[in-house]
Amino acid sequence: MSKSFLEVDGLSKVYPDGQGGELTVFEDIRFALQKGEFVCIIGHSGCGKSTILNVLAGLDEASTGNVVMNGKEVKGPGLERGVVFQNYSLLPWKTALNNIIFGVKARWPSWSKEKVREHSERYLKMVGLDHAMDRKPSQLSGGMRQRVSIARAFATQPELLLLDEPFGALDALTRGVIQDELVKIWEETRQTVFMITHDVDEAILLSDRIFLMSNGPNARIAESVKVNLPHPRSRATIFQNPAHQKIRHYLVDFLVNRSGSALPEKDGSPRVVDPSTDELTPDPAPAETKTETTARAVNA
Ligand SMILES: Nc1ncnc2c1ncn2[C@@H]1O[C@H](COP(=O)(O)OP(=O)(O)OP(=O)(O)O)[C@@H](O)[C@H]1O
Repeated sequence: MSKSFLEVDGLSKVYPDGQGGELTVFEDIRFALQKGEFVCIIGHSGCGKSTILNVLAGLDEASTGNVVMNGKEVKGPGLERGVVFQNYSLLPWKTALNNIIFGVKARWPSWSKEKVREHSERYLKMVGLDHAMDRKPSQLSGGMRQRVSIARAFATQPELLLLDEPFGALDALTRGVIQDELVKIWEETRQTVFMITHDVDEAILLSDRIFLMSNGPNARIAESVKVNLPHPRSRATIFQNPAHQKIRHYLVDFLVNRSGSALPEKDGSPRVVDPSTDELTPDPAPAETKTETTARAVNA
């Protein structure tokens, strides 16, 4: 019997191809998440990452397969799963604090007014926005709005947090600041997070494991890469750990050279890799130049 918190078994998504045939975007997606893990998923555009996340959220249906969380099949959206998208979805007529209060009240209707406010303020403070609690979304920058969205998602303490490229629309400096906030809030809460990103450095900073998807159509989650770096992590120092460079190199090499052909294990589960300890074949120098170029493209 399974003991994992979340079990994803044999997911596929098939669309009509517009010419009377079918297009299988991804197939036989299998993985498990343990409680408290932070897992990022990376893959080239169009391989189906957002679709998989939407199926986990209960906002989309897979063509085959199922998702089981805490022993119960996911069949639609629920408060036990929280989602943050790239384009923050705050209520424009409510202040930053009231946006969080709104979510907290819905989650715990029996809580007193004082308890709801105190809890909501605590989370707004965690993302460094206590000074802006009375401002409406239109009076906040894009980065501040996304911090409110993240604070609201964590404040409602869903059992699973689903983040779909939450920093995708932000400039690099703001993105760095919010990555730091996310590290801090996750260290305090240790909630289970499944996050899509295109940024390998962001994935290494945040994750316990990184899922690597092969290219579509018929995309698979080919590998599960361990991020063997101690917590708490800091953006300013993480690269000093020799394991960091090995992991980064491994991810970029996958995206540049192997994502077209990589396959999971025979049973469909992702191949487990630990670049910090595994013997990896060193790339020749020209490939190094190529992978560094792509790392920038991936991070862009
Ligand atoms: N309604 C639809 N009909 C046909 N194809 C669709 C439909 N919706 C999505 N697709 C296709 O499904 C594929 C997966 O889309 P999805 O957005 O999940 O990919 P993604 O990996 O998240 O991409 P990106 O990284 O660019 O956000 C894409 O090739 C897309 O064109």
